[in-house]
Amino acid sequence: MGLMIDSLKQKMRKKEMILEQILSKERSSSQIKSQLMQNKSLKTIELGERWGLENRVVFRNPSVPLIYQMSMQQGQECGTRGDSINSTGALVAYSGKKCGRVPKDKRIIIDSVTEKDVWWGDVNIPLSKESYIEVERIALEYLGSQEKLFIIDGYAGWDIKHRLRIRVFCTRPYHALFMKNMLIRPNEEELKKDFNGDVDFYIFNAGPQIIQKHIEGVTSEGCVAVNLIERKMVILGTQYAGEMKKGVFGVTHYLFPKQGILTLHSSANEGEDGDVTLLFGLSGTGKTTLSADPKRKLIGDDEHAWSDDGIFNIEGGCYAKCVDLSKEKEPEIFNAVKFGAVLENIEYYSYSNRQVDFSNISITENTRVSYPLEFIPGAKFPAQGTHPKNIFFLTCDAYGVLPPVSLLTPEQAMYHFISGYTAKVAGTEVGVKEPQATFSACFGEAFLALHPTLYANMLAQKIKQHHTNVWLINTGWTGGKYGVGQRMSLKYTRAIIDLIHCGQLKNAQFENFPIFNFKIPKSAQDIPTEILNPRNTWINSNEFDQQLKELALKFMVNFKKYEDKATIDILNAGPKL
Ligand SMILES: Nc1ncnc2c1ncn2[C@@H]1O[C@H](COP(=O)(O)OP(=O)(O)O)[C@@H](O)[C@H]1O
Ligand SMILES: C=C(OP(=O)(O)O)C(=O)O
Repeated sequence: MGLMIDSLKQKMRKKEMILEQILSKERSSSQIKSQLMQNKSLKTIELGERWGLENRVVFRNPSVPLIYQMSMQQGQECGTRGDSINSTGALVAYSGKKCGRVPKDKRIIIDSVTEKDVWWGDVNIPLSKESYIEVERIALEYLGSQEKLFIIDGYAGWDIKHRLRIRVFCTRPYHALFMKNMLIRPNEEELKKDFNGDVDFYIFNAGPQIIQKHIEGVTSEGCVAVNLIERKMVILGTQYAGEMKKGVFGVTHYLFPKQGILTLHSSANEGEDGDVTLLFGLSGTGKTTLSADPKRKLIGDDEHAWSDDGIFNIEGGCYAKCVDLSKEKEPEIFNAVKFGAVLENIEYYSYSNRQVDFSNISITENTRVSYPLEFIPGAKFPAQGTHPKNIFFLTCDAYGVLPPVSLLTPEQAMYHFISGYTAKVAGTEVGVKEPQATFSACFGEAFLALHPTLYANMLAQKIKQHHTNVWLINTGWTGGKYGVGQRMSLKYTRAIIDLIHCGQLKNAQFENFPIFNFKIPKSAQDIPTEILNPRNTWINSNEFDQQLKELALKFMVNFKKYEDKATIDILNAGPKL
């Protein structure tokens, strides 16, 4: 034992000497130098070596300025443009060829346990253990071959009873800052207590490395392989940072329901009276935008869990879409673009004054900013809340026929949760260039590990127990389908949400919206009455009726695959032609 410690100490000293050399070459301030030395510990070396990683320089939980410094030094590596700092102090980085998730490259390791419980199919494509070993080997070899290695430790889950300890290994500084933002940052004491040895889940992000050989079950140069039983995840061939946060989400979708905790692809906020709202929605449907509400405390923008004690955020930060971001329309998010935030795949108006152009989508429609929760004024800490009073299903209807707001019965809520009708907006997934109507079970099918009806049954039970109201909100098109009509006004969507929060809409006079049999308000303060029934917003009512019927038919066809698992009441809650 003593010999082992001596040899580790010797290695540590050797690395410290190399680090000294690097630092003295670089004109680094003494402050940064001392931060670096503090970060170096015997443990740091062990952490990498546990996985055969013997990099010359290891940064464990580096400070934000240090990440910036390393980012600036990185230059144009990894086939992407070099990182830079924008006029408001955010770190600007590029993910290269892939600017969105690649669901077709996601693999789940099949073993004797997962074989029986994972929801196998297009969402969860199996990969053998042998192939996983090869994929992991390539990733570790890449990570170990780079001069600098970053290690980020953080929790997933604000509820200390249920949180998971996550450790990320990566070589791009921007990935390190991204995960520092997105995980819950442990304090010194927690770091010592919870992150001294093995953790609950490891991410090996070797995104810059592509796969150049045949591996059974791998069908492209990229692979995002999740090993649920050994609690590890490997990323190869994509540098889009969103893969990491959604990877963690996928793992919670497997582990949490086994403890009776429901995982939710939703944002959440809290009113002055402590009332909690959940906003479910697929990417780009408004979870982040609508949850950042100055009248309410933000709990989180994307990934939550619902236990017997209430809801908690899984993340420590937000990852907002930036397309057309403006101070006028979304001031909270706009102001979060500052020192410590990461801007991904964004263009400048002018490279010399470093002002970013949020309207420029020449790199991708999926431009993003990641920032810690505390960048949103009045965010709630700890990011937890009581059982929700209201739930919004945000649907981005590309056909422009669903009402801006409908009150659902509990059975309709289940039917629409399982259906998850919405649109994939451009960019978040590679290959999606314009809004594409889709049915995404639980409004987040891509992240489900188990069968959708399992999550739906848990939601049904919780809604019933806590008397939660469920509303369907169309944040998509009105006045015609995509290309003809226009996107629902953000101002009106916000006004509708305000009316629900103050209790006014629940007491409005309702009328029946045909075929879908939704309750829609006849009038609502501050909202033009004609928009409440979308039929009024179409120039040609016959075309509207036809489109509505076609959509109903799509619902019916889609629901066929759930028929054997749904109750009669839920089946009856669907649209009727
Ligand atoms: N009526 C609307 N409701 C919500 N978002 C809207 C609306 N109209 C346009 N948007 C835009 O749609 C995008 C929603 O993105 P975001 O809130 O980040 O989605 P998510 O968090 O669900 O991925 C933002 O760019 C927002 O400005
Ligand atoms: C980051 C993603 O999702 P969201 O837009 O919901 O944050 C994603 O799907 O890659």
